[in-house]
Amino acid sequence: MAEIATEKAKGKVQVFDSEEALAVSLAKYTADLSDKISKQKAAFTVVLSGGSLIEWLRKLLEPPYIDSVEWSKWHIFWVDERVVPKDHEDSNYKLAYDGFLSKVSIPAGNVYAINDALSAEGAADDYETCLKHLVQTSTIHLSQATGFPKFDLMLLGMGPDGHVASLFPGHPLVQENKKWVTFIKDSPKPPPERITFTFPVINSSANIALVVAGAGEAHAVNVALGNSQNSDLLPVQMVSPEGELTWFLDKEAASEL
Ligand SMILES: O=C1O[C@H](COP(=O)(O)O)[C@@H](O)[C@H](O)[C@H]1O
Repeated sequence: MAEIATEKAKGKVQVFDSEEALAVSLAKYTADLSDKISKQKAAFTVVLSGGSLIEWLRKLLEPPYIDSVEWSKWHIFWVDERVVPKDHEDSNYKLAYDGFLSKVSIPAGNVYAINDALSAEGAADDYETCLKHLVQTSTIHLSQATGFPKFDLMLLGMGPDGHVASLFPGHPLVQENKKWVTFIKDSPKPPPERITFTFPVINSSANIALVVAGAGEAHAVNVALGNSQNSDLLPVQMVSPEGELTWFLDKEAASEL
């Protein structure tokens, strides 16, 4: 693993020689954080992405982590979700359930999926209401700096166009600064209807892991971490958490750095 020196705002950047090494390191990072937070608080709040991210969590499903992680403390959220039934192939919930959640002992009541019976707008409002309720019960805490919810860990992927969550380049949603959760009906990546956390929520996180692999992502990685001076920031360049940002890159994604 090579570590690339960057300015502090860009976070800690790690480049792995193999998929195996990246997955092993991500599992250790996540398990260490789970261990630390579980000793301090009743809940470890974890926000998942869809896409390739779930597959990168696979080493958590093996010893020692499958037995040592305090899964009962985990509370699971989605940074974005497609507005489709939960058993639909496009559902980020289904992806996470099939590939991860069904294999660990996180209590079902700690898994906060969207209400798939609602419209995009209704589902976004409903999810924000759910988060506000969890603030009242002290499962989620608010950032003292921003007043937005502060999740312990956000596990983010990135698309080849530099999108994160369902916040796409050039879309007005990237500027949303009041809502916690919003919706999109014209996503350039199918399916078109989705809900998504906004940047103020993403950037109030205590920890963000950005997990990016593949040559198709190399250009956006270079824009984000190289010395480019683009005036229209890609969404990935707007990821700037209150806490720590850690990049997990494979060597193909880092190939233009
Ligand atoms: O549509 C989405 O895409 C991004 C990136 O996915 P990846 O497969 O390129 O890693 C994902 O992070 C997001 O959650 C998802 O809804």
